[in-house]
Amino acid sequence: MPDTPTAPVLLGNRPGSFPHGVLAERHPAIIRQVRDAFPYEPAQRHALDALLTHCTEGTIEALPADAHDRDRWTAWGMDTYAGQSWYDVPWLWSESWFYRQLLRAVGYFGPGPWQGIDPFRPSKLAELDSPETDEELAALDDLAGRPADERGRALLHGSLWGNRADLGFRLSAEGTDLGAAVPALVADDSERLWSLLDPSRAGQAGTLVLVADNAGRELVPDLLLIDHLLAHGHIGRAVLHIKPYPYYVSDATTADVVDALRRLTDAGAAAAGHGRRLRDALADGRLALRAHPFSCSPLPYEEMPDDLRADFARAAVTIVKGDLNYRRLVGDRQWPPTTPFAEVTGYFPGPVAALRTLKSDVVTGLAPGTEEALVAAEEQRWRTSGTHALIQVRT
Ligand SMILES: O=P(O)(O)OC[C@@]1(O)O[C@H](CO)[C@@H](O)[C@@H]1O
Repeated sequence: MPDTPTAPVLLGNRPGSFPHGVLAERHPAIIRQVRDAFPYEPAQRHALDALLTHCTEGTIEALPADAHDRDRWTAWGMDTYAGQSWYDVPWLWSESWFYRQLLRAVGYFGPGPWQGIDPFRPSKLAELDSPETDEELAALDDLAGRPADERGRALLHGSLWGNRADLGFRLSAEGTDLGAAVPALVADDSERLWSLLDPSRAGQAGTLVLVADNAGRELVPDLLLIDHLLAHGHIGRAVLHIKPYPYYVSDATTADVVDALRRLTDAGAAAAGHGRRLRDALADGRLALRAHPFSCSPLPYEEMPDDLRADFARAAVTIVKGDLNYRRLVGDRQWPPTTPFAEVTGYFPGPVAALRTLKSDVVTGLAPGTEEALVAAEEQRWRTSGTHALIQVRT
C-alpha cells in the first residue's frame, strides 16, 4: 500500500501566526459582536463575558454530564483535550469548541426562550439584504441571454468567489481593501469538474453533493449553480449539506437556505425564476437538505462516520466549498504546498472537488512554479488574504 503523506497538525500556540490570531483576537471580537447584536438577558451577558476570558486564558473544560451532545464530543476527543490550553490543542478542534461554547452561552441549545435563536442572524440578514446582493441578483438578468455553457461557467465562478463572503473573515480583515484584490486562481481543475458533470458520462444524470459553507452571498450563488445544473441535465439530483447549528459566524443552516430562497423569489426578474425552480426542486425531492452532526465536528473528513461516507460514495461528484471545509478535506496540517491534492484526498469515497478562496495557511496541490511566483510577489500573505482561489478535483 502506498504511504499516505503526513505533516504536523496546525496548533494555535505560536504568537504571530494566523491560527494564534484567530484564537487570541478573532474569537473575542466575535463574542463582542454577538453581545452587541442582541438584547441578551443578564445570564447570557455574564456567560459571554466569562467565555471572553476563558477562551483566551482558560483551559478546555469537559461538557457537563447532562449536555445533549456530551457523548458526541467525547467521541470527538473532548476527554483527551480537557485540561489543556485552547492554544495547545489542534487549532481546528479549538475553533470548533469555541462555537459550541458560544452557543451554550447564549442559550441556543435550550431549554428556554432563546433556544434555536441564531446569534449570527443579524449579520447574516444584513449581508443578504445588502445592496451588493441586489447587484449580484440584477446581474442574473444579463446572464440569462447568454449560452447555457457560458452561464454555467459564470455561475461556477460566482459560487467559488462567493466564498470571500465570510463574515468571520471580514471581522479580522478590516482595513484590507478586498475590492482592490486581483482575483487569481492558483489551481484550476474546472474542466475536470465539468467532465464529471457531463450527463452522457454514466448514461444518466447523477447526484451532486454540495457541502455548503457560508450563508448569504455564498449560499445564493451555490443555489444558483445547483439550479443551473439541474435545469440543464448535468445532474438529476442535488444534496445540499448545511450545518445543523450556527458555526464559524456565517456558515449556512436550514434557516439560511429558507432566507436565501425568499431573497431570490422576492427579487423578481431572473432571480425569482431561479428561486421558484429551486423551491419546486425541494418540493419534489430533486434538491434535498442534509444537516449531519459531523458537519460541525472538529475533525477532518478522513474520520467521517459510515453514513456520511455512504452519502458521498453515491455522488457523481461532491463539491466541498470554502476554507474550513478545505482544511477538513485535506487535513489541517502544515503541508508543503506542492503535496498532491489527489494523495491527501485519496481516502474520500468518490470524486471530490474543492472550491475555495484561500483564507488560512493550509494548501496542497500547487505546481512548484505557482508557489514560487506567489511567494515572490507576496511572501506568505497569499495564503490568508482571501484574494486567491482554487478549484481542485480528484476523480
Ligand atoms: O470556511 P470559510 O468560511 O471559507 O472560512 C473560514 C475562515 O474564515 O475561518 C477560519 C478561521 O476561523 C479560516 O479557516 C477561514 O479563514
